[in-house]
Amino acid sequence: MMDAHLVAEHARFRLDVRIRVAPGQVVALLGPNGAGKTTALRVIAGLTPPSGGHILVDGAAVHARPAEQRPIGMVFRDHLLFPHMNVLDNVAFGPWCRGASRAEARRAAAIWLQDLGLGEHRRRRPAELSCEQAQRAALARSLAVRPRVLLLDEPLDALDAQARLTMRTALGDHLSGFGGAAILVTHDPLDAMALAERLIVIEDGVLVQEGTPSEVARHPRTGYIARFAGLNLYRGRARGHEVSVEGPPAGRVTGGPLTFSVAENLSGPVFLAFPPSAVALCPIRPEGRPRNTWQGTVEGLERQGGHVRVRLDGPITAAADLMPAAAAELGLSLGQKVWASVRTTETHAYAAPAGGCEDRDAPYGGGPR
Ligand SMILES: Nc1ncnc2c1ncn2[C@@H]1O[C@H](COP(=O)(O)OP(=O)(O)OP(=O)(O)O)[C@@H](O)[C@H]1O
Repeated sequence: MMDAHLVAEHARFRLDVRIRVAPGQVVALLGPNGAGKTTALRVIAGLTPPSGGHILVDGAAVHARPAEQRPIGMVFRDHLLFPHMNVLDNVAFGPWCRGASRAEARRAAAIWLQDLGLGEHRRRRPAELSCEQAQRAALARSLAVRPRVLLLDEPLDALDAQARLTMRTALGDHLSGFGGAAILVTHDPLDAMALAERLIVIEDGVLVQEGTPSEVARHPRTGYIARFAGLNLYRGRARGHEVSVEGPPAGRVTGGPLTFSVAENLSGPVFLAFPPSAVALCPIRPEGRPRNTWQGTVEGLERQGGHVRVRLDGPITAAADLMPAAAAELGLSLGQKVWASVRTTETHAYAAPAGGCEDRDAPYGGGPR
């Protein structure tokens, strides 16, 4: 069990978050660039001095110990293996530093390398490995010290798509057999959803949301989380089955508040979310639909997998996903005006806390980019 209150300061940045991770649990630590994720991991690992708080691992305070005496393993995006040592000695180094004899440390290292499919490569230098093999070796090195907490900072980021897929599976297998607490920093929703049972989201150094991946994806509380979950998200005010959505920040043309019909019966401040696949586009105003309809301007067009992601500006910003044939039929181009609409059954409204994240976020979440 890791129970940490992480407080650290750099120039104008302050991190202040509580993180608890149960033994055997994998938590994904998410947040936009500069949110403080790496700083949080570095404080836990003992690489950045905290300015307060505590770190308890299985009930023992470890925050005053130097990095090498903490029961913590780390895997970084760039594996950081010792270039002058072969792979076996890289992995044996940790156990040896912690008191094992050289022979014992090498025996343990050989078992970890075998386990991670690197048995045949143990005499190679890191420079002779592929990126994926190097990352496997880094994972073996961090597991070889039998840590109680494993920190993974974007471990799949340096890999190409195929290597990422196989490494994600290997990582999943090892994490499910790892009895300690694991924290994974990632910018990839797929990695987070595939590997973590719980998500912790930080923005500007503070925790903004935590929960299971499905809870967080269903009820995102900030624009960043909505984009991460692939949703359009807005703040609004509900009266029964109607939500009036606030426009974008002042200084831009709005055209008045938009009203959406929703299935839920709510009152007061709410979030309204819908996926880009639920947004239909049309060159003329759809008839008989006074609600859930608005006119926007195409400000981005991008092929994503099997669909075209259209970014719309207007009274609200939104993303729409169209099949390529539908996009071609509309003859979409940048700057073009189109009508957008969403079916009531595809919207999802839920209560928003007053204050809190609201002040931290733009007046609206906006659509996925
Ligand atoms: N050594 C440092 N000295 C001064 N400022 C720092 C230092 N390290 C990080 N920062 C600042 O602290 C803030 C948090 O940085 P951090 O790297 O922890 O964010 P992050 O969430 O990991 O971002 P990313 O996703 O881009 O890696 C940023 O504003 C960053 O510029």
